Amino acid sequence: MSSLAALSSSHFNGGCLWKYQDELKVGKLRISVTSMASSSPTQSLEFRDGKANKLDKLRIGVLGASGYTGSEIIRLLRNHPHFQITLMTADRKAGQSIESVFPHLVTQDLPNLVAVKDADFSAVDAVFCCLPHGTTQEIIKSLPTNLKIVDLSADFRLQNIAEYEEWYGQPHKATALQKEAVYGLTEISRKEIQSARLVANPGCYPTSVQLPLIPLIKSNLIEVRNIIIDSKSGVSGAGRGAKEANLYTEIAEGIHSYGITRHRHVPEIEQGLSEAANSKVTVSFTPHLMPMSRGMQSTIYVEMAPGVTTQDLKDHLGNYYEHEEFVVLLNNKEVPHTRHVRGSNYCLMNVFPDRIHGRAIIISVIDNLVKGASGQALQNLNLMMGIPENLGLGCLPLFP
Ligand SMILES: NC(=O)C1=CN([C@@H]2O[C@H](COP(=O)(O)OP(=O)(O)OC[C@H]3O[C@@H](n4cnc5c(N)ncnc54)[C@H](OP(=O)(O)O)[C@@H]3O)[C@@H](O)[C@H]2O)C=CC1
Ligand SMILES: CC(=O)N[C@@H](CCC(=O)OP(=O)(O)O)C(=O)O
Repeated sequence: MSSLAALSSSHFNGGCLWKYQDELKVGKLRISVTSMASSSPTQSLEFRDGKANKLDKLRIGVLGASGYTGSEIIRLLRNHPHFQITLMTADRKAGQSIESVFPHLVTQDLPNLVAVKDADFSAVDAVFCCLPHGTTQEIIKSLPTNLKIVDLSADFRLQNIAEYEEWYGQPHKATALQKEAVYGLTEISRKEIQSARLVANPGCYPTSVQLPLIPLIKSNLIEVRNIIIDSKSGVSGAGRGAKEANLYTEIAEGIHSYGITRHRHVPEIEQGLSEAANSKVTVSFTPHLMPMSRGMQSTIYVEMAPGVTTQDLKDHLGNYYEHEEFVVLLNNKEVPHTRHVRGSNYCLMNVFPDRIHGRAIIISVIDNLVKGASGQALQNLNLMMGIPENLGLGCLPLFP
């Protein structure tokens, strides 16, 4: 049996960000946790009894590996020192090799795609569930209860079942599991995520909106009335399935709004903001589809509490996220661009004074497939496993 141990502090290159748990048993692996990890944890860990080998790694299943978020998990896990993919599922593409589905992954030594019904879950310790909402509940319900699960779909995000049924238009089929699920907005709910078995990974729009707003609402720096959110997403947000509305000819050379007043992310955003405010918060939220493959921006118009300035909002967000690796408040009047987070797990944000006295404009950007989905999911599984939260997430944005 192997254990993980932190190397000496000489390997640390700056502040210690991550605290290990004391000891963790996962499947066959016992992780003995002795110290803190630095901001370069991939270099600060080694197996105490020798080199890491395949059997020493945690065995990961990717359900929905033939989709966009599934392939993004595969890309990120390529650089993860302690997770190894041993199971990948698909639906229509079951039976195929990964390179036939995703030619960009031809260099990777990965198992073939199998149907969920044929999957051997005895050979996995944890799964990323990258399936459409609705199908996910029943599949997760049927999984062995010893598995750690990060669900990227919306099926376990809403605590109120009636609200789920209203916005998703179908009965919830795993209500007991819903009670167990922890909402995985990492920087806000880290403590709860660490001890969770099932994490409901947040939606991409809700991630970009809640990261700036929750700290401001918690500290009563903004009014909870009249919050207006204008969000824009790249087309990969709609998944890989073929849809007429997502054809090049329908998307290119223009933008359009959709889901006006009725987008499924409204209740999710309101749930998080209401919890922060300790009272019911409602928002105006309009998403837009942009002619780009990935990226997401939320432009949020807020009214500040009496006497509060935009500098106060900036100072608060700066302090709140000071020790966070993946959430960055930009300096001065620097404008967050989606092109500056492409392929990375960063959320960049900044606050600007509105021309109208007492109002501020907050802009946050993420890559919908990374911080908005698979990157945050990996951050969460790292936490659930008691290993440094940033493992596998070191890739810088791809620019230009
Ligand atoms: N795309 C994004 O930016 C984000 C997505 N999400 C959520 O993550 C989940 C996955 O999204 P995404 O990767 O974009 O979706 P895709 O449509 O790209 O992929 C869906 C995957 O699920 C499989 N699948 C579809 N139907 C079934 C079924 N009935 N049983 C078993 N497997 C099935 C597909 O297999 P096959 O291809 O073989 O048919 C495919 O592997 C969704 O719930 C989505 O809402 C969350 C945040 C952001
Ligand atoms: C561009 C686009 O279509 N985006 C998707 C949202 C992304 C997503 O997958 O959200 P869930 O995880 O909550 O399903 C949409 O608007 O439905």
